[in-house]
Amino acid sequence: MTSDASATDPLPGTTGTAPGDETGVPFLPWDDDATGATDLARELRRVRGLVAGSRFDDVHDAVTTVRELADHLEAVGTMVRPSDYATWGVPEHLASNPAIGSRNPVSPPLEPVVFPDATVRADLRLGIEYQGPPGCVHGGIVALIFDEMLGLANAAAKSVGMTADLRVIYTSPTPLYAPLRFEARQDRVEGRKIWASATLHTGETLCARAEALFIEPRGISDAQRDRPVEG
Ligand SMILES: CC(C)(COP(=O)(O)OP(=O)(O)OC[C@H]1O[C@@H](n2cnc3c(N)ncnc32)[C@H](O)[C@@H]1OP(=O)(O)O)[C@@H](O)C(=O)NCCC(=O)NCCSC(=O)Cc1ccccc1
Repeated sequence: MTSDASATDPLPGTTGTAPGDETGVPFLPWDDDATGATDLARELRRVRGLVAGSRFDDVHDAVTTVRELADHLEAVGTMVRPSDYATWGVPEHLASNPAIGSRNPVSPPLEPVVFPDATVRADLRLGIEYQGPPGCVHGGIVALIFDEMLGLANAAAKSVGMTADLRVIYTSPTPLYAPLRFEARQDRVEGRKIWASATLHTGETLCARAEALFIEPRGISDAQRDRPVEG
């Protein structure tokens, strides 16, 4: 079978440089975990792209294989309970996140880097499994990535916030498979209110921008603020 080579291109430099040639530092570790679950998620991402973006004559054999895989995982795994996520900073909390989770096959290939001024950047390409209008990225996916990037910008600035108001202004279609650059930064903080903004470019073209208000949850401690959680 053939595939669009651009869909499998390696991601463009995820440790790129900001204007001024500062080098970004990876925001989150994407190391393989000892259990293999991160590798499993990576393969499932491939499967997701192939199923969404290919034509097949007959894949009933694959249905059987995947059903057996699901049965196997159900048998050997222990489900994480919602009560295990009662506090911020549980490792699986981030790993299962649909916007950035290393163990969530739904998550886009988001590998953000942070710059000394606490700007957060992610360079990525999105394949057909993220398609909305023909040839374009779904607007909801753009909003999802903005929400996550804004949260990371807050974390880079040592804030924790829940999204209260997220505005996305779409200025130009976001093309599939093209190099995309998300950049987010925290703008200001007043008490528990946190404002942050972000942009999405392909090349020199601004595809969308976001402006958001986050509210720090009641009872957040300095220790929780100081650790780079995802929100
Ligand atoms: C917590 C809060 C946002 C605020 O409630 P409380 O704590 O009771 O605070 P309170 O109502 O007292 O307001 C304080 C001040 O703020 C103001 N203000 C408030 N809202 C607005 C507004 N919309 N617009 C404008 N202003 C607003 C309000 O007027 C007041 O101002 P004042 O002091 O009088 O001048 C609550 O509404 C909520 O839970 N919403 C659902 C949030 C949610 O589910 N988000 C999605 C999930 S998060 C996600 O997915 C990202 C993520 C991923 C991973 C990890 C992390 C993050």
